[in-house]
Amino acid sequence: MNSRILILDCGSQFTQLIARRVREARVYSEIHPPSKSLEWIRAWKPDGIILSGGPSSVTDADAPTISRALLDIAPVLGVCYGMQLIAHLEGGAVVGGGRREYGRAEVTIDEASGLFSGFAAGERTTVWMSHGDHVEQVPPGYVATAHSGHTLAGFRHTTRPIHAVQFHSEVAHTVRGAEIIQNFLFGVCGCTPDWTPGHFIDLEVAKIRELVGDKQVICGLSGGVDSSVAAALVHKAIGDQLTCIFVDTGLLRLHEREQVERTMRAHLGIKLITVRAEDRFLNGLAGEGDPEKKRKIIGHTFIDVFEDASAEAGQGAEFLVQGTLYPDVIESVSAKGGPSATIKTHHNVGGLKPDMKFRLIEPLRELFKDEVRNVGRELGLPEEMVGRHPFPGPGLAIRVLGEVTPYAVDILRRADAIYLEEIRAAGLYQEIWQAFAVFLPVRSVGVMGDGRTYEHVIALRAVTSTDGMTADWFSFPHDVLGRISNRIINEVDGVNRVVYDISSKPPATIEWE
Ligand SMILES: Nc1ncnc2c1ncn2[C@@H]1O[C@H](COP(=O)(O)OP(=O)(O)OP(=O)(O)O)[C@@H](O)[C@H]1O
Ligand SMILES: O=c1[nH]c(=O)c2[nH+]cn([C@@H]3O[C@H](COP(=O)(O)O)[C@@H](O)[C@H]3O)c2[nH]1
Ligand SMILES: NC(=O)CC[C@H](N)C(=O)O
Ligand SMILES: [Mg+2]
Repeated sequence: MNSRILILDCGSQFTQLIARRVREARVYSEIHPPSKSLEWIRAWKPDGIILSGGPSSVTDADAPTISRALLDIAPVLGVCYGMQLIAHLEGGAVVGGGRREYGRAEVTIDEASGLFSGFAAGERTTVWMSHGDHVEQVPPGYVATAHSGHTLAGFRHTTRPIHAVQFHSEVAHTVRGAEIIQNFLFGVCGCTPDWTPGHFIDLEVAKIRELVGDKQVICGLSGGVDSSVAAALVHKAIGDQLTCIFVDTGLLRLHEREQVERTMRAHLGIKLITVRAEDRFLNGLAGEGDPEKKRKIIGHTFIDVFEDASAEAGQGAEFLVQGTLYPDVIESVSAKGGPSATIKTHHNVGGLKPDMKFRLIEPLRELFKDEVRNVGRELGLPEEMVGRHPFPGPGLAIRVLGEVTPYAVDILRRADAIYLEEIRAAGLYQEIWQAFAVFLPVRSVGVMGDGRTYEHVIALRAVTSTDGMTADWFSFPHDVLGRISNRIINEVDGVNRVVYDISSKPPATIEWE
């Protein structure tokens, strides 16, 4: 069995980055809420446990907490709130106010061993902090391992394998953070670096086989990266018990249905049913302008369509496969039971129908996009599939701001096709994480052929990113932008102005709704 690390999520925005750092070190990990029972945790057999940061103070009434006995199940690493929680449970003193540290900080290493082996005693290193409370006094049996100014920045137990840092070792800005996490994994926990995308595939295949038995399974297949990889994985596990369902929502891009059908049939060799549900989606959305309500309508309609299609095909499928990724989960409701904020309800997570009949299979739920692409490559999927830009399930509906009308979708679809065509022609497609056009529900005045126009505005968005969690706007050569704008205004009736979005994520998001 592979080494495995259990990450207990106390609500930090960075919890997913801890998981990522662990995987990058080739160790398997899962994220779960701190409320998991001791029995469950023991049965999971962690080689180490990491307690994440979080927005609460340990003395808050409803602050996430753990049983003290958890500290003896496996070696523990506490990060930020996780460190404060250990201090609190073990009889140290955690106090609020006074020594807040946000952003860059310099930490001095007191003890060049444990988490800091490979460092020099007295060495200063740059880290990223984000805390208002601090540990005033180490608990009995613990010693300080690092400090920043007068504030404790790390401690460990003198005999038990319990370590903690006040800073965020998982973020890229903490210069030697990955090394600190690796010291925990390999030095403290004795993990073996043996987790690869190949192992991921074998593990998931075994899990899926056991779960499904001889039941029928359907997969929502969009032609996108995530669902194609999920479908290929499940197909590897259960062969023709799997039927894929591709839904034409009426919110797809120009000629997308034909393209997806062609590529899927050519490469996947999986049973594929196409359902045309344009009217169902567009009628369901009619008159609704609120982004969150739109997302929920779309999520529910997807499930209705899957249920009908499965019944019609005589499958009576019990399971639904979706290509859900970690960013879909973290941005939607706190699906892990953690106290993180809802940014937007992804149609495939928070937008699902509460009374749906299917049980979900989401083998990619813990991964980030670039990791999913690697799994896809390992499964032998062609680059034209794994290298595609993401396209959200709600499609053009969340790119027509406000109410979705067939008129707006049609304008957007044509503008978007020109945009992508020019990006490809300029050889920029692979440099960009995601590019798309947005239909703005405003009109502006223009002059065309000496006459006045009063028409719509198209916004262009293109971002670079590695995982979709943070993103920056793409710096286009001006001549390419000029060509795109010119073609859209000339070729798409109803548009007289094109603007380019220069916002990063955060504070903006990639999609406009
Ligand atoms: N048109 C569709 N037909 C069937 N299922 C869909 C459709 N659009 C989305 N889904 C389901 O919703 C999931 C989430 O969509 P999402 O867009 O995040 O992933 P994707 O389309 O598989 O990959 P990508 O992010 O590369 O577009 C998909 O993995 C798929 O299971
Ligand atoms: O399948 C999906 N269903 C959704 O409801 C959804 N909302 C956003 N996205 C995609 O997620 C990534 C991050 O987007 P945001 O920065 O806009 O949150 C980007 O790649 C978005 O395109 C979605 N994908
Ligand atoms: N990022 C964190 O984990 C913060 C923990 C705690 N709420 C503090 O401000 O100190
Ligand atoms: Mg998609």
